This record gives sequence, structure tokens and C-alpha cells, in this order.
Amino acid sequence: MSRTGAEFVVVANRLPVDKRVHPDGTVEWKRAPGGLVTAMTPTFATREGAWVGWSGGAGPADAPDTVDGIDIHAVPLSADEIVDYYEGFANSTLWPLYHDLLVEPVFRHDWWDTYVSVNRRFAEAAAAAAASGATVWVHDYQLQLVPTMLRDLRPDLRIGFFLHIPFPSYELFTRLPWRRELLDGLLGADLVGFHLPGGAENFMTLVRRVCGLETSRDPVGVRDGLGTVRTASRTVRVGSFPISINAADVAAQAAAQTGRAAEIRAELGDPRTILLGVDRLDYTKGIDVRLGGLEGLFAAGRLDPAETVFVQLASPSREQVDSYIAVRNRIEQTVSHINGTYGTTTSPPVRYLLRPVPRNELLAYFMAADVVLVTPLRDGMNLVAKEYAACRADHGGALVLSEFTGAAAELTDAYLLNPYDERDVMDVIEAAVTDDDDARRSRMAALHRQVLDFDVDLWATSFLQSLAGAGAANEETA
Ligand SMILES: O=P(O)(O)OC[C@H]1O[C@H](O[C@H]2O[C@H](CO)[C@@H](O)[C@H](O)[C@H]2O)[C@H](O)[C@@H](O)[C@@H]1O
Ligand SMILES: Nc1ccn([C@@H]2O[C@H](COP(=O)(O)OP(=O)(O)O)[C@@H](O)[C@H]2O)c(=O)n1
Repeated sequence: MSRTGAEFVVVANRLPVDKRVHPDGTVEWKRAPGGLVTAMTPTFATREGAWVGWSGGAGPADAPDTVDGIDIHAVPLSADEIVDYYEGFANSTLWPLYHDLLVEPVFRHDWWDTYVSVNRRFAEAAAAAAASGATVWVHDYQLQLVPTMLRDLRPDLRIGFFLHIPFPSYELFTRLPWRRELLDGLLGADLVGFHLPGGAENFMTLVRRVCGLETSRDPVGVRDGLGTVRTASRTVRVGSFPISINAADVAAQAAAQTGRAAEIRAELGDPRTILLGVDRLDYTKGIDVRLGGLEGLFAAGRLDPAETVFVQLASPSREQVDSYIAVRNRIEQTVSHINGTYGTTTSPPVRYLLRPVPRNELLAYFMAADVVLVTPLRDGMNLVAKEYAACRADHGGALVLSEFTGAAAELTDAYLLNPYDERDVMDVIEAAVTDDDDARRSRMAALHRQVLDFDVDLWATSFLQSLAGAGAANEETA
């Protein structure tokens, strides 16, 4: 980084580290959970730069100066701001609205006011961190006002924005009392990216109809064929860039876990079939969908609970938000019900863990699993599906994947299911368990190839190349 600022700046709600204070008072900084951090970390392997974000705690900014060579700029949030901006507007208004109203979004003007002031704080921190003419990559629904706020502060910057969650249709989005302000916020970017072309096209429809702007009409392609929006002063490019993972690294790390995977199978009682779920505990992830499918299969005698173990690794998430408390209660009741009905005191068919699991242990579970169940009701991408496919260089295992994930658009060789159709959920899980080895292996071989060929580096490179082109075109016409 030069003394006058960084040439490349990531702005995201979360820093790539989380603070843990141990009972003895010692402080440890750990890698933060979630797909965004997992995906962005490798992009710094080849680029020096800075990361602007929140450390996850209340009070004054508190973070190490650098993490893995990345300069860290911590944005402080007060306890009230965490309630109104993070738990409130971001995760009780935008998150459910953008995930197809799986729970009822709450619309509150005081939350909106805090969202605006926190976005301004992030924009100011980014403006202070960036060198002249730097590239700034703003991430996700928590920070949709930052592109325009930042452009007002620093017109010299190239600004990209990427949304990691689904972008809704006109009918859903226009419920927002602040729809115009949010679209105007995004239009400060040179490039606005979505996982799928559908999100990009929803955005173009909205800016046409809500902002009255002229847009291109051709379909948006994947990593190609950008759409355009003409504002009064610039052209905003709009594109689809499906995020991925560092697949080769994941495969190499997983290969080192085969011994531990065998131990896990033995610890679970050496069942015929190990099924696995790995998620943040979120109502979007459809953990209850897969539990319902399993229970149906046990009840119908189509799967034998004595020969089956389902391991659900859930990491705690947004624990103060009502809808997350409710889904946790629902899941825990269902787990108890299934174990009480189909288990014995020594072999419950469901093993449920609500805590983060070390990375290598997680990879060992992927290596041990005969079937991984990824059953969201809605999900922007879902990196778990891609991680599992990357792990299985041995072409073992099987992936059950909801059609309502971004990943399903690429992982077409998975056992795809409609999570809203109980019968389909049972049929597809059963097929993934009982299909013959050749069928399962040829599907996994195709999935493994897919994630190795389309990895996170392609995602970051294609986004940043498009951003460079979009920024240069705007600079020429300025
Ligand atoms: O920061 P949290 O509130 O703890 O939540 C964790 C992250 O969850 C979301 O992840 C999304 O991004 C993934 C990578 O693109 C994608 O695969 C997944 O489908 C999305 O749900 C959220 O978008 C992030 O901002 C959060 O940090
Ligand atoms: N118990 C868990 C659950 C998820 N994870 C990781 O968190 C990330 C989740 O990303 P994702 O794209 O599937 O979903 P979000 O949580 O970002 O919505 C993956 O990298 C998982 O491996 C974990 O480390 N431990």
C-alpha cells in the first residue's frame, strides 16, 4: 500500500476477522464466518490492498492493523446501531424481502435512518483508505448506498458493487418505502454485479420503471454481455458474475483429511449412510426441509434409521433476530422429535451441532459424507455445495441441491430438488442415497470438474476486468 492510500479497497459489512474474548480475558482474532469472507480472502493473495468493515462487536473500532497482508480499516458500530442497522434494516427488512418474503419484512423509518448514517460512515472510511484513482469494490445488501456516497466524496475512484444475495422482482422491491434511494445509491457504481442474469435483469427493469432511466434491453450474459444504464452523467454497467471458491486449495486440503474422515465414520457408529448438512442457522437454508424429508423417508420405511446418520453442522447466526430464534426453536424441536421417534438411546439418527467447526474438521466431514443435503428455500449462491464438489476429487459422495440456490444454475449434475415439494424432497434424497455407484460417481466427477474450472479467481478477475473497462469508459466521457 502507498502512504497515500491503497490502490485496491474492499468495503464489506464484515471484516475478514472476528474477535473472540476467552473466559480468561485473552483476545483472539479468528476468520469470520460466511461465504462472502470465504470468497474474498483469496482475491487478496495476488493483490495488495485494504479492507474496510465492521469487526462484529459494539463500541469503538477495534481490530488488528493487518491480517494476512491486508490493511484493516475497522468501522465502529454502537450497540444501538447494531440493533437498527445490522439486525434491523439489513437482516429484518432487506434480507427477508430479497429472499422472497420467507418471513415478513419489517419496514421502520428509524432503522432506515440508521442504515443511511452507517452507510455514510463506511463511505467515509473507504474514501480515507483509497489512493487517488483506486479501485474500490463494495459488497452486499448492507451497503447499497455506499457507491453514490463514495462517488460524491471521491469522483476519482473506480467503484464496483456486488450483491451476494438474490435481487428481487419489481413487485417485491417496490414494497420498500426507500426503493428510489436504494437504486440511486447503487447507481453511483461503474459496475453493479449479481450472481445470476435474473438479478441483473430485475435491476435494469427497476431503474427503468422507478428511476425513469434508459437501459439496454438485450439479455445479460454470464461474465459477458453486460447491460447498460444511462444516468445523467455516466453509464453504469450491469452484469452477472457467479461467485465460487478456491477449488484447488479446498481439494488439496480435503485430501489431507481422509484419515480423519474414516475416524468420523467410526465415531458415528459406522452407519451404511452418512448424510450431512452444513449451514449458518438461517431460515433461508431449508434445514427444516431436509429434516422433514428424512422423517418422511423413515416413516415410510424407505430409509432405515438404524443404518442412517444425518449430521447437521449449524453455525450460529444473527442470534438476536426474532425470525432466527424462531427457526432455531423449530429445528431443535424437529431434531428431538425425529430422534425420540426413530432413534435408540445409543444411536440417534440426527446429530446436530450448533457451533462453528474448525475448517479442517469441516472438510473431513465432507470427505466422510455419502450425501450432502443443500436444500435452501432461497440462496444467492451457496458455497457449501461448491466446497463439497471440490473436496470430492475421489468422485465419491452425492450432492442434493435445491433449485432455488444460485449454485443450481451451474451444478446441473447435482440431484436437484424443489424444496417446496415434499414428495420431490423425499424422492430425490432417496435417489441420492440408493442410486448405483456408477451413476453417483459420474455426477460427482462432472460437479468436481465444474468447480475446478470455474473458481473464485475467475469470479474476481472477470468482475475486476469488467470494472476496469466500465471505469475507463466513464473516465473517457467525463
Ligand atoms: O455477516 P453475517 O450476517 O454473519 O452473514 C454471513 C454472510 O451471509 C451472506 O452470504 C451470501 O454470500 C455468499 C457468497 O456470495 C453466498 O454464497 C450466499 O448465498 C449468500 O447468502 C451475506 O450475503 C454476507 O454479506 C454475510 O456476511
Ligand atoms: N457450520 C458451518 C457452516 C458454514 N461454514 C462456512 O460458511 C460458508 C457459507 O457460505 P454459503 O455461501 O454457503 O452461505 P452464507 O452463510 O454465506 O449465506 C462456507 O464457506 C461454509 O463452509 C462453516 O465454516 N461452518
